[in-house]
Amino acid sequence: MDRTPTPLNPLRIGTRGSALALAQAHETRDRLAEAHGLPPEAFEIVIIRTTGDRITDRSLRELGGKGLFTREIEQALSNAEIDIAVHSMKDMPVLQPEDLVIDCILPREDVRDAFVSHRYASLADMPDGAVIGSSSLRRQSQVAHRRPGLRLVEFRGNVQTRLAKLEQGVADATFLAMAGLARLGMSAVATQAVPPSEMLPAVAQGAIGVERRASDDQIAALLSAINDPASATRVTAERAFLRRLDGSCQTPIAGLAEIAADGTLHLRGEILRPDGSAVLRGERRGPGSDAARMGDDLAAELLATAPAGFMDFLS
Ligand SMILES: NCc1[nH]cc(CCC(=O)O)c1CC(=O)O
Repeated sequence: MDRTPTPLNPLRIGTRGSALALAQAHETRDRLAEAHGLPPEAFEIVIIRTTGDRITDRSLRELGGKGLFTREIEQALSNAEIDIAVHSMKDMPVLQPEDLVIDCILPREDVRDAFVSHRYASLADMPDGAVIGSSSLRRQSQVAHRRPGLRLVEFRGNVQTRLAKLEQGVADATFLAMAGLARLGMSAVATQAVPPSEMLPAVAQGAIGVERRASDDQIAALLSAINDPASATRVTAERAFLRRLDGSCQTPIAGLAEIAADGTLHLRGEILRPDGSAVLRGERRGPGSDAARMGDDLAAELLATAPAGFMDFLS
């Protein structure tokens, strides 16, 4: 069966319904339309509500389990209710259903975290006792490590909700991904783009992945036209690091791979104690073809040097 998308037989793109998720789905659609000379009507955006979207009154940690924002979308993909699914790779569990693959990564956005505050210019500028709002265990641990005197409060919700809480004075500052702000046309909201040397981003932050059924060769061919190999290599190294640590986007783990001018892949990784009392850091350099092994090796090295009990938060 020919699966060239047409207005009468559109390619169904599954996504969450948040403004950011929709922006990512639209970007994917526009890149596919451009790459294959198709009209936008040859694509249909299908919004899928996930457990994480439904339950907003409890912290993500409390809800537990991985894939809170992806499970229902992957089920729809497995059941052929949609043809592809668009995800923030940061939110993707490291283990995937066997019948699905992600072998299409779009050109990566800004990987940095944004410091957002109406009162202070940066984390360093905040006086002891000031309040940071964040629901990310990674950001909480990194803040506690750098600035043990600050207070931390839970801050869940999408970008708009979190900015509203900041307006209401629930906290003096918060962190958001620069990538999310950029995709919403809201980069100006960032008070400071924090250099990765000060706050190493989450694994795969700023990367969009497009998932498909493993058996779907025609869709694989369509997607290969919009895959960005450099971004894919970087995400491969970072996710291999996370996979060996059995981490998720709700663990105090950070990782960033970059490609130097000479083509060398440079991977940095970091594991924190959830209370910020200690941090393990390491790095690896090598050819992009070794991306997965580099991530795995770096994780193994950090695990081997971790003091007894350091990784207890994983169990
Ligand atoms: N965990 C939620 C989430 N997943 C992806 C992004 C932003 C976009 C990205 O990092 O690709 C965000 C929001 C945030 O961290 O501020």
